[in-house]
Amino acid sequence: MQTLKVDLGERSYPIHIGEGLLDQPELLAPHIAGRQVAIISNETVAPLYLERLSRSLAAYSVISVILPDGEAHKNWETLQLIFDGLLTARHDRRTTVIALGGGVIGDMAGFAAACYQRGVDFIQVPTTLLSQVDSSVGGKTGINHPLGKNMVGAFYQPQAVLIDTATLNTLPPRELSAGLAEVIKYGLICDEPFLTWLEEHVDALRNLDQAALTEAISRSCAAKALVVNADERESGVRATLNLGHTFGHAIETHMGYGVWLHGEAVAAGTVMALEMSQRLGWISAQERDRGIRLFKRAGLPVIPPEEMTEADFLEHMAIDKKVIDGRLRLVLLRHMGEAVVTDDYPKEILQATLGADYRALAQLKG
Ligand SMILES: NC(=O)c1ccc[n+]([C@@H]2O[C@H](COP(=O)([O-])OP(=O)(O)OC[C@H]3O[C@@H](n4cnc5c(N)ncnc54)[C@H](O)[C@@H]3O)[C@@H](O)[C@H]2O)c1
Ligand SMILES: O=C(O)C(=O)C[C@@H](O)[C@H](O)[C@H](O)COP(=O)(O)O
Ligand SMILES: [Zn+2]
Repeated sequence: MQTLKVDLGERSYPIHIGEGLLDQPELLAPHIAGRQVAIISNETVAPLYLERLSRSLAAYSVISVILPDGEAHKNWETLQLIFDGLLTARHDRRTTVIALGGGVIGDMAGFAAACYQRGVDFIQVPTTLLSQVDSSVGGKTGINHPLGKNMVGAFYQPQAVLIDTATLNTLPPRELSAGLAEVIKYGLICDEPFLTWLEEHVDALRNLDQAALTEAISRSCAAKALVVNADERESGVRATLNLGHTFGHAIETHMGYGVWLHGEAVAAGTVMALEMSQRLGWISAQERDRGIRLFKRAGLPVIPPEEMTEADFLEHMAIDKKVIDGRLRLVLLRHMGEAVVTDDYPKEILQATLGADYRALAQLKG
C-alpha cells in the first residue's frame, strides 16, 4: 500500500492506494469519530462492494443509502434521498458519510455531508478509475443544474480517501477509458514525462495491469494533491485542472447528462484546447497530434458532437465557473506539460477553434 497526503493544515488527509483495501478496517477506523456510519452507493456498485465494506465496518452502526445510477441523477432530487436516509435513521452530527462509488456518488455524498446538519465527516471510497485519480481528491462536491455542470456545490474535504485498485476489475472498458482522460490531463498540464510514460503503458492500463494502474493512480493523485495544496478554492493554479472542461462541460450539458461520459467529453474538449493552443502558436501541430493520438489509443473520442454548433458551445461556455465579469477564462497549453489560465486570446481564434474540422484532425495524417 502507498499513502499520499493532501496537505491542508488541520484538514489534511491521507490517500491510501492499494489492492484489497476494502477489507482493511484499520484504515477506516482512525477517521470515524462516532458510532454511526452511512454508506452512500448506487444500484450498480452496491451489489459488488457494499457487503465487503460493511464487513470492515462491523464495529459501527451502519446504514446504506442506495441511489439510482448515472450522471442524469446527479441532482437535487437524488441528493434529497441521502438526507431522507440520514434523518430516518436519526443520524446525528457525529455520523460519518462514506461515498462508495464513482465520481457521481463521491460528488453527491460529499455535498450531502457538507450540508447535513451543517457539516458531518465524510470518507471517499472511489471505485472508478476517474474517481480514483481525480474526483475523490481535492474536495469539490456538488450536483448538476439543467443549465450547467456542477453549478451547485461546496468545497468540502474528506477525512480520508481509500482507493482499492482491485475494484477496477469490474469496471466496464468504456468507463476505464473515461478515467484515462483525466490521467492524460495531468501529463498535459504539469508533467510531460508522465505523458511519455502513458504512451508506453496505455495498453497495459487498458488491460487492467495492476502495477501500471497503481503507478498511474499514484502519479495522478500526487499531481492533484500538489495543486490542491497550493490553491484549495481555485483562485489560481487549481483552474488548470479544468483543462478541456470548458468545452467538455458544454458537450455534457448540451447532449444531456450521461449521454457523453464526463471523461469522454473531457477528451474531446481537451482536443479543442490543444487545437486552440496550436492556433495561438504555443504548441506545434505535431504536439497537438501527440495528444490526439494518445486519447485515441486510450479509446476516447477526439471529435466533438457533430450536432453542436459554434453558437451552442458559446451559449454553454458563457456560464462556465471560470467566467469573471462576462469574460471567459480558458485553460490552454503554453507548452506540453505546462497549462495556463487566460482570458487574453483573440476572439477569432476561439471561433476558429470551435469551427475547426476535427474529423480531418482525427485522421492524424503525416
Ligand atoms: N469532484 C471532482 O473534483 C471531480 C473530478 C472529476 C469528475 N468529477 C465528476 O465525477 C463524475 C464522473 O465520475 P465517474 O466517471 O466515476 O462516473 P460514475 O460515478 O457515473 O461511474 C461510472 C459508472 O461506473 C459504475 N461503477 C462504479 N464503480 C464501478 C466498479 N468498480 N465496477 C463496475 N461499475 C462501477 C457506476 O455505477 C457508473 O455506472 C462526473 O459527475 C464529474 O463531474 C468530479
Ligand atoms: O478538482 C478540480 O479542480 C477539477 O477541476 C477536476 C475536474 O476534473 C472535475 O471535473 C471538476 O469537477 C470540474 O470542476 P468545475 O469546478 O469545473 O465544475
Ligand atoms: Zn473532470
